[in-house]
Amino acid sequence: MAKEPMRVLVTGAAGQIGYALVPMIARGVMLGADQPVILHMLDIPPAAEALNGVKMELVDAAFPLLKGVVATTDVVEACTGVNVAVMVGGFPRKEGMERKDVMSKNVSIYKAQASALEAHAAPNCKVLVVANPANTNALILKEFAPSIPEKNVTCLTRLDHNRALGQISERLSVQVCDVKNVIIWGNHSSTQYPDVNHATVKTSSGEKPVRELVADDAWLNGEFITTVQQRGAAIIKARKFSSALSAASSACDHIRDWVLGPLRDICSMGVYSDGHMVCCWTDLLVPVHAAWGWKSSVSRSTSLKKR
Ligand SMILES: NC(=O)C1=CN([C@@H]2O[C@H](COP(=O)(O)OP(=O)(O)OC[C@H]3O[C@@H](n4cnc5c(N)ncnc54)[C@H](O)[C@@H]3O)[C@@H](O)[C@H]2O)C=CC1
Ligand SMILES: O=C([O-])CC(=O)C(=O)O
Repeated sequence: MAKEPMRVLVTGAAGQIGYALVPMIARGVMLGADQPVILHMLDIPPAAEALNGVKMELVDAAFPLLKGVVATTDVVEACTGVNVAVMVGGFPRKEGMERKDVMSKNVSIYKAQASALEAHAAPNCKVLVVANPANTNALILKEFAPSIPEKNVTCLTRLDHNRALGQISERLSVQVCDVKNVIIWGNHSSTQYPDVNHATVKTSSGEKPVRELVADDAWLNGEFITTVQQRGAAIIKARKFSSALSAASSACDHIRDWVLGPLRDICSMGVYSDGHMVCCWTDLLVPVHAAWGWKSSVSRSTSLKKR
C-alpha cells in the first residue's frame, strides 16, 4: 500500500541551498524512494517571486513522489502539519567573516519561527537547523518551542563529517564510501574538532584504522583538522558564495539517517547538550567530558539509535 505523504518544510527555499535541496527531497534522497512528500517552502516577501519560480520548476520536473507544493511567505501556513522542518532561511556570511558574525540577523528569525513550529507543526516534528550560526539558532529554536522535545531539535554538522570523509578519501586515494566512523565534536564553526581516532577504511584485507593507513600523525593532527575546520571559508573564497550543494546533500543524509535508520556507522549531528558530549554507535556508549563548545549549546555526535 502506498505510504501517506510526509510534509517537509524548507525555510529560505528561494536561496541557494534551498534551490539545491528541494529537488533532492522531491526525488526521495531525504526520506526514501517510496516516501511521497508534500513540500512546504517558506521565504520572505521580497523573495516571493523567486520562490514561485522554484515552485514552477518543481512542477515542471514532474517528480513522481511530489504530491504537493506549498510556496508561501506566511510562516503559519508554512509550518502547519509539517513532519520534518529544515531551517535554511537566514543570511550567509561573506568572505572574511566568521559564522558568528551573522548571529544578530539570524537569531531573531529563529525566535519567530520556533513559535510557529511549536503551535502548528505535526506532533513529533523533527527539526534540522542549517542556517548559521547553526548551533546557536538551534538553541534559540529549542528555547522558544518548549513543547517540541529537545531531542527533536538538531543542527547540521554532517557537512563537516562528510568533508572529513572526503579529505581522508582523497589523501588515501580510496573510495569515500569505504571510509567511515569519523566524528565531528563541537560546534559547526572553526573551533570544531574532526576526530579520526575511530575511523577505518575498508580494504581488500579487512577494515584498517585510518591512522595506520595514513601513517602521518602530523598531517592528521594538523592540516587535516584545519582543512575541515576552514572548508566553508575556502568554498566562499573559491565560489564567492557559501557551499550549497554539499550542504543540501548533507542535510538529506542527516534526516535520512535520523528518520530511516538504523545506523551501522557513526554519524555526526548537533544536538542539545547539558555540557557533556556523547558519542555512541551500535550498542557502545562513550561519554566524553565536554572540552569545547559553550554551555548548553548543541554539540555532540550521537547514534540515532539512542535517540
Ligand atoms: N550548517 C551548515 O553546514 C551550513 C550552513 N549554511 C548557512 O545556511 C544559510 C542559508 O545559506 P544560503 O542558502 O546559501 O543563503 P541564501 O542567501 O542563498 O538563501 C537564504 C534564503 O533565506 C531567506 N530568508 C531570509 N530571512 C528569512 C526568514 N525570516 N524566513 C524565511 N526565509 C528567509 C532569504 O530570502 C534567502 O532566500 C546561511 O545562514 C548559511 O550560512 C550554509 C552552508 C552550510
Ligand atoms: O562557511 C559558511 O559560512 C557556510 C558553512 O557553514 C559551510 O560551508 O560550512
